[in-house]
Amino acid sequence: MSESSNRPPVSLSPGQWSFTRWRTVGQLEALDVNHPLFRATVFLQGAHLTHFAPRDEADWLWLSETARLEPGRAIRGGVPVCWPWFGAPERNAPEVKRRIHASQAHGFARTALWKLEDVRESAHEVEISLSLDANEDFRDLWSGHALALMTFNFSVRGCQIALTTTNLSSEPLAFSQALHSYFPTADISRSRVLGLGQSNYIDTLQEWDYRSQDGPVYFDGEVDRIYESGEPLTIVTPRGSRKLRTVGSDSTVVWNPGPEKAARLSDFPDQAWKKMLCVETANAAGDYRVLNEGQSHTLGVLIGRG
Ligand SMILES: O=P(O)(O)OC[C@H]1O[C@H](O)[C@H](O)[C@@H](O)[C@@H]1O
Repeated sequence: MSESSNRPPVSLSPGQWSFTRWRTVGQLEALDVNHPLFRATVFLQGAHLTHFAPRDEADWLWLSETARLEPGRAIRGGVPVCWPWFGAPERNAPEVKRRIHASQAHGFARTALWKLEDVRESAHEVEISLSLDANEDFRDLWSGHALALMTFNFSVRGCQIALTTTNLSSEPLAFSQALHSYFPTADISRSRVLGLGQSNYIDTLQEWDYRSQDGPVYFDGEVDRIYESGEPLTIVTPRGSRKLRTVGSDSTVVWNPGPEKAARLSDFPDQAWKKMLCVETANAAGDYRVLNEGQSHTLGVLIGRG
């Protein structure tokens, strides 16, 4: 299914990487990082991280066994980039919604081809950055002109992801977004998210009613919530725990499809809802952002050991 190659992008001279290689996986181009301390895979389509693990550890991210690696198709698992809108267009604030001319959820960045900007390697870290110029080419889907710059920093301590949006137009730009991270668990019924106990949330399964969280978030059937919090979190599963620290975020989406929605989801085995959960670092619902001409905003998450 895959073949190894070492094809440098035009902007970078050959042979300068020690740990990073081009690879074709399915029908897509990816960068495979094989560092003595950790490994990772980033696809050019969607600037999509599908694997990260310190050496000799199981993957820190969940990827569907039936994910399809095809041009124009969102990869089920890893960290899809939802940008420049999160969720269904009609569920966004009027300023965000009025720019959207498509019916698809989660924007177009996750299926667009990003440009590799840089790969930097050291004995301790690898940093990969990619950009997407959301210009006239996307006018059938969205009105605006913005630059998205995605930077991944991998080390033995964990994985840092930062998405910087710059408004390249002269009009104010309103947008929503999420780093839609999928995490593995051995058993969803024995998994929980700590750190949201003081927050209010929108329960999208209860007519978008506001609720308040009391204690840890447990999973008992479908969960689909937008928490009004960007506070540090801990995900506890029978496989271990992870800590999430965010920047530029005051909203967190917690999602598990449960059995019925799992059966309807694309590229998702019927039983897979028992083995994953999404905790998404977001600017969603009322936490959408507005940038004036030339302004930037960075949304980021550091996924570390629990
Ligand atoms: O199937 P997708 O478009 O990838 O969306 C997957 C999920 O993403 C988010 O977590 C939303 O809150 C869910 O409502 C949605 O089902």
